[in-house]
Amino acid sequence: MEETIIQLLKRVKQQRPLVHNITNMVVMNNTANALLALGASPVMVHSPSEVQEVVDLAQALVLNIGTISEQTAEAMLIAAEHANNNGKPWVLDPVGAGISAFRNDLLANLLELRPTIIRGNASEIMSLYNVQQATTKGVDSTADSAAAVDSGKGLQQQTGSVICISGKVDYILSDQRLAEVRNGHAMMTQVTGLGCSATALIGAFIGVTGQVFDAAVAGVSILSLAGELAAGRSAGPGSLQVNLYDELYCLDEDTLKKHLQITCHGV
Ligand SMILES: Nc1ncnc2c1ncn2[C@@H]1O[C@H](COP(=O)(O)OP(=O)(O)OP(=O)(O)O)[C@@H](O)[C@H]1O
Ligand SMILES: Cc1ncsc1CCO
Ligand SMILES: [Mg+2]
Repeated sequence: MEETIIQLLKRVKQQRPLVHNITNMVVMNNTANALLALGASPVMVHSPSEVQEVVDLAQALVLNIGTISEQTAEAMLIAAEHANNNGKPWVLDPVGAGISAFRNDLLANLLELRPTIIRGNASEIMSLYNVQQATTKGVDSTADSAAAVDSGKGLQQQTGSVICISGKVDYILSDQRLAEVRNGHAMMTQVTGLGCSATALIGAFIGVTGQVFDAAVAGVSILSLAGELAAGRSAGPGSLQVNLYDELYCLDEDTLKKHLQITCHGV
């Protein structure tokens, strides 16, 4: 898997895929910067009147419902349907799943459109699969990622999507494989939007390969590793956020070989 990720990172830097993000107001800037630091090209376009044309231009679409409004919800449904009709991959970040009926209704509609990949924290994945089990508080998880693996498997079967569950260990599930990523650092939970940044990076990787599972593992593991390396030289969350971009920018083959901690097996 490490070798695949090295090749995919090279491809992102060479091809600079355009990633169309309809995302939340909190992370708009940091996810654009994370994509640029990786070598991809972000564009944030939210108007229902514009999204179809931009989906046509982009190699991948990322939908993040963190600060959803009626208008962005409409834009997301138009964009996802257009992506499906035109064979474009799209990634869903179900931020705050379970916190309101409006959000849950939108998520139900988006799930029916079958995202290529879904990435959320443990509470969000549990809520998406089975509202009763959810321990939703807001946008931060109240559950350990391991506790959401069964919900992730159920969600995978229901949607056909590749599912990523973030936390101390990141899990990536397809119908055939399960990857566990042990990179990361607890300080990352004290910077907003690093999960959202993982989702955006997945958008870059799915923009350069048809191998959905590989793209998901690449996005998750690269963000987790960059965060881990940044945390190692940061006094706190402020410098972690800034150092993360430098780490993403500097990631090379040797660093990936030395530090990636991924185990991958069949299911
Ligand atoms: N306890 C932890 N120990 C080590 N790394 C962690 C831990 N929790 C999260 N991480 C790292 O942070 C990344 C983002 O995970 P997190 O679960 O915080 O996302 P999130 O809740 O969706 O974030 P946001 O909504 O703010 O974008 C993970 O992929 C992992 O690398
Ligand atoms: C804090 C917050 N509130 C809505 S979206 C968001 C960013 C993390 O997902
Ligand atoms: Mg999140």
